[in-house]
Amino acid sequence: MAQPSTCSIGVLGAGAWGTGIACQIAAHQPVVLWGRDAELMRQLQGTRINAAYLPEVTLPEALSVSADLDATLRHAAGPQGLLLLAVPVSALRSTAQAVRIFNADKPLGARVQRLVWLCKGFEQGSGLLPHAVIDAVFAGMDAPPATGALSGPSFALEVARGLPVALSLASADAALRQSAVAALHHGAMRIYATPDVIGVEVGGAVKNVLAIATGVSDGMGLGHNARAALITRGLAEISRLGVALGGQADTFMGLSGLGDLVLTATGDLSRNRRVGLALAQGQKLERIVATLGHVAEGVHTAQTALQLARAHRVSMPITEAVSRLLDGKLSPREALEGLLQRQPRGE
Ligand SMILES: NC(=O)C1=CN([C@@H]2O[C@H](COP(=O)(O)OP(=O)(O)OC[C@H]3O[C@@H](n4cnc5c(N)ncnc54)[C@H](O)[C@@H]3O)[C@@H](O)[C@H]2O)C=CC1
Ligand SMILES: O=C(CO)COP(=O)(O)O
Repeated sequence: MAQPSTCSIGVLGAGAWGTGIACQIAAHQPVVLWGRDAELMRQLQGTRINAAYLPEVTLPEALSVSADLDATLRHAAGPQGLLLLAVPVSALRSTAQAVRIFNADKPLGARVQRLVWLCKGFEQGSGLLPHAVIDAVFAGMDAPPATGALSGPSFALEVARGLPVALSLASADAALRQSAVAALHHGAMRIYATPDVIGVEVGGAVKNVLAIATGVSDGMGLGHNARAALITRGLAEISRLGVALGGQADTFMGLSGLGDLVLTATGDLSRNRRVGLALAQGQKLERIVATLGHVAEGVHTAQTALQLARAHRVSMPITEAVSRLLDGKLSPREALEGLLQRQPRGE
């Protein structure tokens, strides 16, 4: 059982998720939320409301906000520090590089020593999972930070409001698992640890693609049966790809797999699900993405997941249908017909 411990936490990325989790953590740990937009952070400091990304919530008094990256990294540095990267996958590499630069000229005790990312997806272009991006950034550095991924079913708004949530903290490093859980597990936020980083990351990445699929299905009025079928067969796709990439089969039945898939595929707070709902109404993807105001990682993940599936000879028909729909090669109806016309097979 993890013991509560005081930890100086920095959160990089003041979007919905960075803001939401920082609100929750502020109830028990000193936390600084950093955002790159100085004007937005000034407004946030004044109004205590993140109007652009989480307007429903008033920030707790205890939460500090900052546009000063160096000061935030100093807050999260040292043996009692923990840095959370709450930026989208597309910004993970550059954000981690900033941490590497910060660490480079410092004695060990003044460096960021523990780093955990919250993003879900594959890096576009390289196709890398987040842990591999982080490994690449810190490659060749003496004493790189201990690292891990935090994932699981967690809509930012509910977490910000202090509602119950359970998450997976994945790290190959047992000490990081123990200390990060001790720092974050508190009140209504339960953190479960696992060494299976790949499994946790693949579950978090691919469930977004399947949330788009269920959004399309529900938007077309196909019913609860269709949604249950997509979730169940989608979980089979996640598991097949995840195992092929080195994840453990059990992980996909846990919080970061089944848990996050069910949440995102059924909950209307999901941006990915909302993309699917809008596609079913015939809206154009560019317009949907432009008006969403937030990242919907599944839009970027579908094609990479499909490429990886092909490279590993893994069957992912739902992911393929979503990818072709997003590419404009299929209409929602054609995507559905393609899935329904598949030959019968063993479950
Ligand atoms: N919103 C949610 O409920 C949850 C989101 N996530 C994941 O967390 C990640 C972030 O999601 P959200 O915060 O919801 O996205 P968002 O779209 O609400 O906010 C993204 C934030 O990242 C910042 N950002 C973008 N590029 C940046 C860069 N190069 N440097 C610094 N900051 C940059 C933006 O300014 C913005 O503040 C995504 O991978 C998402 O899948 C995970 C769990 C829950
Ligand atoms: O990952 C999430 C919940 O766990 C958030 O999902 P969306 O990005 O679809 O909103």
